[in-house]
Amino acid sequence: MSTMLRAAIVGATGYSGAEVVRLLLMHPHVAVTSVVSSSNPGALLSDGFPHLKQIVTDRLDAVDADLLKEKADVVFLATPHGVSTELSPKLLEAGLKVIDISGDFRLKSGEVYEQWYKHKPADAAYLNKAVYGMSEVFGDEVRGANFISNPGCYPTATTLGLAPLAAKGWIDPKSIIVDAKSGVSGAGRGLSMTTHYSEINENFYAYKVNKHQHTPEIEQTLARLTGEEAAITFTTHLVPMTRGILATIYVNLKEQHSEEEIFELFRSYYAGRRFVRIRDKGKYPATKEVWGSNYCDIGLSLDPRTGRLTVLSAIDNVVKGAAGQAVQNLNLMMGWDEATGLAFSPVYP
Ligand SMILES: NC(=O)C1=CN([C@@H]2O[C@H](COP(=O)(O)OP(=O)(O)OC[C@H]3O[C@@H](n4cnc5c(N)ncnc54)[C@H](OP(=O)(O)O)[C@@H]3O)[C@@H](O)[C@H]2O)C=CC1
Ligand SMILES: CC(=O)N[C@@H](CCC(=O)OP(=O)(O)O)C(=O)O
Repeated sequence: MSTMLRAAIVGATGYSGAEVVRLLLMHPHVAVTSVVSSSNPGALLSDGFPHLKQIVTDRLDAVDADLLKEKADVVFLATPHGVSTELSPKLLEAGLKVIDISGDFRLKSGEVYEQWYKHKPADAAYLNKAVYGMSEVFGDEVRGANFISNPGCYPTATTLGLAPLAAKGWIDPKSIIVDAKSGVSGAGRGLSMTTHYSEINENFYAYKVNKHQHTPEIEQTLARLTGEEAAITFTTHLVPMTRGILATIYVNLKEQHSEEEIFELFRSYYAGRRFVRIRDKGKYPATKEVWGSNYCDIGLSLDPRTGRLTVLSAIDNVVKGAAGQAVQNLNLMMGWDEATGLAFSPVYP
């Protein structure tokens, strides 16, 4: 136990936080030493999540940077937007490693954050310190970092579907249309009018049209990769299922490339990366095929008639879109194999 890295999870009573706990229970080098709740310290995590009943550290701690400093080496924040803005700097000052699953440190511009999230931005010095943890794209920066801003769920699916093309300069970053669908767990555990059973069952609808907070996050990464400004059309939909995101992405190529060249580009970009699987020609991923896993599955189809490429990218929003990528980033930060504790297959059917 003494050689284990000690992990605390703030927001452990929410979907993403509880999933971090579940994944870390399977991690050979990490011990969960604190689960934290702002509203219910003293209660048991397993009262709200009986599936985690066997965990050793069950009693919820209060949100207290000094206590976390005593109990942990790394802190995962799975909290609503605005919480990490204040808490992460305190934890970093206390010498802890921090992995923030919320959106508070993803955007480098405080102004853009305020515009899309309607919250006061974090201190610019900390925004600059935060390493954006898209593991397969910016893994070199994640290695050895002590402060990670974990990507959003939709940006993970979308960016992994575009990164090889963007890095190579093959796409027009103003031509991109992303049509994405998410399961309801993406909205968190709290009840709301739009997500309760009779509202979403046998229903399907778009939300936050042209206003989704993940738009500037995707554009920021595309701009970094292409060196050009990006402007995407991004539409999110809610689907009556629990987990999963399928992003269907349409993009114009700058020059003509064959479908074979595009497949080869994706395969070489993700060579050696365990969690991105490129489907064979004519095969397209489904959310159930990544369910409960850290995989991102990608399908590709070039339409010779229009010259447009369709990319389909499927993830489990709670795993690769949140907790799984957070653990993958911890592995990279610590210099461990990125798949440590995550090398399990999806649950099917
Ligand atoms: N669900 C998903 O698929 C994804 C979520 N995310 C992000 O992860 C974060 C958590 O989301 P999710 O798990 O869905 O949300 P939930 O609503 O399920 O959980 C959030 C938790 O945060 C805790 N919390 C609320 N206020 C505070 C506070 N002031 N200080 C500390 N903790 C607080 C709550 O627990 P308590 O009252 O016990 O403190 C709550 O259980 C969000 O920022 C979300 O955007 C990112 C990617 C995907
Ligand atoms: C279905 C659903 O409501 N999903 C959430 C995404 C949650 C998430 O990953 O995003 P943040 O961390 O940026 O909040 C949404 O669309 O806002």
